[in-house]
Amino acid sequence: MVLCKKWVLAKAFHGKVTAENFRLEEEDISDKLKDGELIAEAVYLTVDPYMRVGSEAGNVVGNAMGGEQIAKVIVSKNKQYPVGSIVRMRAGWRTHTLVTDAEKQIQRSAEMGDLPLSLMLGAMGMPGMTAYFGFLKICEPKEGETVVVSGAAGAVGSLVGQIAKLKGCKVIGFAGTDEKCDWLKKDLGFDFAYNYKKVDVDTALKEAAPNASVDCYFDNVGGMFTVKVLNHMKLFGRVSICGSISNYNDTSLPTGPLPFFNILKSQLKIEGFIVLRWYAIWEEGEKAMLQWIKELRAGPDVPKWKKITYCYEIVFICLA
Ligand SMILES: NC(=O)C1=CN([C@@H]2O[C@H](COP(=O)(O)OP(=O)(O)OC[C@H]3O[C@@H](n4cnc5c(N)ncnc54)[C@H](OP(=O)(O)O)[C@@H]3O)[C@@H](O)[C@H]2O)C=CC1
Ligand SMILES: CCCCCC(=O)/C=C/[C@H]1[C@H](O)CC(=O)[C@@H]1CCCCCCC(=O)O
Repeated sequence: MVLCKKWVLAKAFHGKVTAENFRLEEEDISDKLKDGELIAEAVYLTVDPYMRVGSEAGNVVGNAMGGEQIAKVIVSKNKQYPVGSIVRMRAGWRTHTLVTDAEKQIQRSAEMGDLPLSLMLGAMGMPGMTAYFGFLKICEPKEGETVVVSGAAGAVGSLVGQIAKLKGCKVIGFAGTDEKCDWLKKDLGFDFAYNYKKVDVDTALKEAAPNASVDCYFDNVGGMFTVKVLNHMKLFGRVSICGSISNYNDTSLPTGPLPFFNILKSQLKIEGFIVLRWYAIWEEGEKAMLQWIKELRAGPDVPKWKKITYCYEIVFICLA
């Protein structure tokens, strides 16, 4: 037997998430495997904002919380994945997983070489692909353009800002602490970074993008913040709606000023997306991301603003 600890959704989310929403359970997994089966032990697993949404994101009361994890094979009757292999799968918040259908349960992942494995859940995983495809395919940034990123110090936003710099854009980020803003400017090369808890977005954008000169807005937060950013968009601006984190804890749908006239007048293109839309071409994003990470590793000769920081590792918890 292998003992698996798993975090189960005990109570549906309503308002702020508390410890009462979760329950730690134990489960015995038989290690008497059939041919083709294996058991993998979690190394890293993710806690992502979308999980808060609950059942629409696949989290059902009574089941283990879902999500991706990186795991090491500890028992195997599968020649393709011998003991010691590292796999990425959507196994959720559990320490051990019995894989009965490896082809279905194990996700393809890029060759990581000696890079930190946690990157498979960060820059080289779902958040990285969200930044790459959600920004480049929807905003189609051009050199010299002005890009605004909300949730800029998060897993997705911090990568979007760096990609925008690589494309030769002026980048303005918004984050929730002065420390995060310093990191965005000093380490990641953002041109401007504002603490949205201290500085009003209108005041910030009048300074950093005067006369409504924002070409692209990558939105992670939604709500009134986003309605205000729309007032600063240039004619034919592009807006990528990635997340709406300011509303995930709301118990009713938000109401507020309707921005449609402004969208019409500035002829904006606004598009929401779920990154899985591009799953079939993730290899393109992984290749680009890997190249940028290698350039970062190339050392100090590469200008700072041309690097993708790979030190940022998505928040993970270890149940073991
Ligand atoms: N469309 C898609 O396919 C995908 C969408 N997403 C979305 O992208 C967004 C970012 O995800 P990710 O980078 O992984 O998240 P992270 O957990 O890394 O960062 C989220 C950050 O959002 C900020 N935040 C929280 N509440 C608010 C608020 N009320 N107003 C403004 N900022 C807030 C916090 O930073 P701070 O201190 O700055 O407030 C927090 O650290 C989320 O909305 C997520 O749902 C993610 C992946 C795929
Ligand atoms: C429904 C809220 C989505 C919030 C945005 C977000 O964070 C999306 C994250 C996706 C991530 O790429 C991997 C996923 O599985 C997340 C999507 C989960 C919900 C999709 C629901 C779409 C539907 O109802 O058809």
